[in-house]
Amino acid sequence: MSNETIALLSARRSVAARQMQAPAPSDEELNTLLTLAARVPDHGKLVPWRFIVFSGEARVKAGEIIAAAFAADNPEADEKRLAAERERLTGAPLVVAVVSRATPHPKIPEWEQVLSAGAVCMNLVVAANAMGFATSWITEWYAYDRRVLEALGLAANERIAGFVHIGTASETPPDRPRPELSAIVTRFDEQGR
Ligand SMILES: Cc1cc2nc3c(=O)[nH]c(=O)nc-3n(C[C@H](O)[C@H](O)[C@H](O)COP(=O)(O)O)c2cc1C
Repeated sequence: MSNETIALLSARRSVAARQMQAPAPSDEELNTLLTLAARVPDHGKLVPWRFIVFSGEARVKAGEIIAAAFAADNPEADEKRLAAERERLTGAPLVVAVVSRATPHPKIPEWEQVLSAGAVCMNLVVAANAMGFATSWITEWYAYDRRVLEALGLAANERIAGFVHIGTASETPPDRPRPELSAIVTRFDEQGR
């Protein structure tokens, strides 16, 4: 691994969508990003994931779908709250939904297919940061709402692995605490313990 890659992985952190602005990746850059994101380990070569790209006014349309589901469940919600729901995908200039389409398979556990979708998300995040963009990998309640998912075009067996928000950082937040290795690492020893 090159020092540049180590430096990128050492410094990368999420930037909230509200801290992003234009420009988004160009169409050509987006093609590169999605090509790289799809370049992940995939047991059985099942390609158990796909992408949905949200840009421009389509982000507004998606926000209307999200707000409609929210309003149906929260009839008391005021206009300010509904506006916040409508703006769910408009903070960043580009949002890529990584859709997991894991299904039961005779040889490949579903768990491994889901993990592969997580790898897609992280590859997308790392590649976008390598291009100089900021990212935020989030889900939020609407990633689990079947009405919203259906309206966004997901089939019944499909789930959101992440909405990856991509843009240019208008501010860079400080890093967050990272786990101490001593809290998460043990060594299996030769006595089998
Ligand atoms: C699958 C997944 C879903 C997430 N969903 C949310 C979310 O809904 N809301 C949120 O505030 N953060 C969510 N996060 C966490 C954000 O990505 C968070 O900003 C991140 O942990 C920051 O770490 P980083 O700086 O290393 O990127 C999610 C993370 C993952 C991996």
